[in-house]
Amino acid sequence: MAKVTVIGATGKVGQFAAYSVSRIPFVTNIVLFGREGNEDVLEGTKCDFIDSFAALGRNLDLEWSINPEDLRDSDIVIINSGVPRHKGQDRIDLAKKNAKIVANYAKMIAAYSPDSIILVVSNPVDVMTAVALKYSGFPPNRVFGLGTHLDSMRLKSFVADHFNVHVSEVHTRIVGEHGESMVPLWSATTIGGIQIQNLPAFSSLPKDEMVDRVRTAGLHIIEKSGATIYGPAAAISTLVRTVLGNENRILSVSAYIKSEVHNIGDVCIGVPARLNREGAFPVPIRIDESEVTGFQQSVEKIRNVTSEIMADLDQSMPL
Ligand SMILES: NC(=O)c1ccc[n+]([C@@H]2O[C@H](COP(=O)([O-])OP(=O)(O)OC[C@H]3O[C@@H](n4cnc5c(N)ncnc54)[C@H](O)[C@@H]3O)[C@@H](O)[C@H]2O)c1
Ligand SMILES: O=C(O)C[C@H](O)C(=O)O
Repeated sequence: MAKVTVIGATGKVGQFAAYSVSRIPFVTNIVLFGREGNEDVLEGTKCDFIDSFAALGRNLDLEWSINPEDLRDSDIVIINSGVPRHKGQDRIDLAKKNAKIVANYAKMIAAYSPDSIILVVSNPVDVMTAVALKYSGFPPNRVFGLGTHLDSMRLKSFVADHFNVHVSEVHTRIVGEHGESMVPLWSATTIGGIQIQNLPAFSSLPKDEMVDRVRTAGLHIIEKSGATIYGPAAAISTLVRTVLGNENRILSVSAYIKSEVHNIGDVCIGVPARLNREGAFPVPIRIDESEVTGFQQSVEKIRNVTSEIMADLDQSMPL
């Protein structure tokens, strides 16, 4: 039995994320949450989902709402609300506007569903995770963001394709910002259980090109089809399943770190974390020297943007 509330369920990502989550067998309640004015879209989405449940033989308690009371007793609340970027924009360009939206929802979640876990999707997700953490007042394990999980999946797929192996044979990880300064961890990449650096083909791997494809993947999709939808939604439902299933899988999410990566901390950023019913727990790691340098730079960037945004929020939305 588990209840998931999807805030921003009228958006492209929110809608398909809600649908993907509805396929998780032990999710028994879903609330499609939206803002006033969007009632018709929420009602239409609900009816469409119900048709699909009938076709699939799925039994689920599905509601839509614009009333914060309906958040109560959620196990997970997913925040998908906020403006997406368009051609020529960086995710960071969305920070100021989306921070207010995320801060408001974080306060609402704390007031109406104080024991839930918050999963942040809105971009720039590392900064928005810090905003949700502060404005919910929840402990750090109960607030995390989609982070570099999607980037890691993108890299996994490119590496599998290059080596012509099944995607499940590749384990890899990207840490740092879900954005320009992301850092691939080749030191933590294996193919068929073998360290990628120990494979002769590693020396001729077009690493920079591959990482560049990951870095630009979101914008490439946005330029071609308008929005990234299916990749994020599948990544979101993996995180939800991992948490609700108490699976203790280690996935790369945006989480608050104290000192887990080479004593670098006090920031929300993409790191490997163990996910279970209690939330996300960053795993202490040691990585290669060049990776530490990249991670440190990514942390500095996110730390600076986060403090600028917090200062702005302090003026407009004091706690
Ligand atoms: N972290 C990731 O990997 C990832 C992946 C995809 C999208 N995103 C982000 O998710 C967000 C949503 O993307 P989308 O493509 O679904 O966008 P969309 O425009 O389709 O949907 C936006 C949603 O936010 C809501 N919203 C907009 N302004 C609002 C406001 N002022 N107050 C309350 N709600 C508001 C809308 O009602 C809608 O539900 C964006 O910030 C996008 O960048 C993040
Ligand atoms: O690229 C974007 O703006 C959307 C999202 O962060 C993604 O990586 O798909």
